[in-house]
Amino acid sequence: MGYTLAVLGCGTMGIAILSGVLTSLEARLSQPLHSNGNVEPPSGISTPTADQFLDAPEESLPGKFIATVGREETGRKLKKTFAAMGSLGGSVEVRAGEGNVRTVKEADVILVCSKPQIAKSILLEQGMSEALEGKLVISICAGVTISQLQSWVPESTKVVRAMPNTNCKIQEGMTVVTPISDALHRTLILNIFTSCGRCRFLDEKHFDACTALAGSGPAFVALVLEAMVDGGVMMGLPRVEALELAAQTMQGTGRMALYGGLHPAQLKDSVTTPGGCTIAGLLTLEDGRVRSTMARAIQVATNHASGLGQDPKK
Ligand SMILES: NC(=O)C1=CN([C@@H]2O[C@H](COP(=O)(O)OP(=O)(O)OC[C@H]3O[C@@H](n4cnc5c(N)ncnc54)[C@H](OP(=O)(O)O)[C@@H]3O)[C@@H](O)[C@H]2O)C=CC1
Ligand SMILES: O=C(O)[C@@H]1CCC=N1
Repeated sequence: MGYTLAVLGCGTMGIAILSGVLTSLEARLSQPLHSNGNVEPPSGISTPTADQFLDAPEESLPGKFIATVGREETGRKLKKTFAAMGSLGGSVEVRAGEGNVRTVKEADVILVCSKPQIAKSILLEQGMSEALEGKLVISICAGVTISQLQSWVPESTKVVRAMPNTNCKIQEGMTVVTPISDALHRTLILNIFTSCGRCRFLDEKHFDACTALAGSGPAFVALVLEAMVDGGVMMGLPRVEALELAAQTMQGTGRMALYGGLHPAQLKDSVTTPGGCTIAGLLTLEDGRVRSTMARAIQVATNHASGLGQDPKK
């Protein structure tokens, strides 16, 4: 039996992270055990991220889950969501309304997944300070700084920021976490977020850019995906097939950049036959300033992220 993981404000992101963790735990449970007590990684998995989770000792993994939400109605829906995830999902305890302090008392690691502007009121709830003594708090709230978080919790509470994305739901997430020196906490954090996909540590000064690029990124990519599908539909492709073609092309290109060791410019050039149709399409994209528009979107979103969770009067 591992430690207790609490998710305060379990909405879209809380569900995505817990889905990743629960799916990895299910997979681990169904693996044959090594004689040293570790599970055997399935063949074909070569990323250190997946190995990290599969080989983790029991005590560095969550064994009990509690999720809190604001409204009773949300709580009822959330229970159904977890129940549909199988036996481990069904074991997640859902609390609505006044459950935050009681939940933190019972937990070892606390994920703060509420909206940025709610985080302060949750962490300053009556009795919360005592409940948080000596615990690890991981905040995924965009724009809420470590120094803000530290000012809301007792000194003995360890605080880190994480910036995951919605793709955690299918274990294809990208999460950035602020550095932490404590080896055990580092392992616990890696186990949570590698179960959801890739995870890396980066200094807090990069967090607004990470929020824009990886946190908001799925929305930007989805916009391009939708536009490509519409183009296919315009040219007579059925929508379902157009979506499959565009999504797989996007996924494959991303994997070529991640695993094929190719620079995006090399990927582009290798597709582009002189005088062919690709260069015709590319020039149209350049006329539409798609590249600078996309880069500027990251710039604007980064600047906007820095203001989230901050007092508007300042
Ligand atoms: N969405 C994304 O793609 C990403 C979001 N983030 C960050 O993650 C955080 C959550 O975003 P997201 O999941 O989209 O938000 P959601 O609105 O989906 O989830 C927030 C949850 O908090 C609950 N809540 C509200 N008040 C309380 C309370 N007092 N106590 C306990 N729970 C409460 C809400 O319940 P109810 O509805 O009943 O009030 C809701 O379930 C944000 O800080 C955001 O910056 C980070 C990376 C990506
Ligand atoms: O839009 C937002 O503010 C959040 C943070 C990153 C993704 N969604």
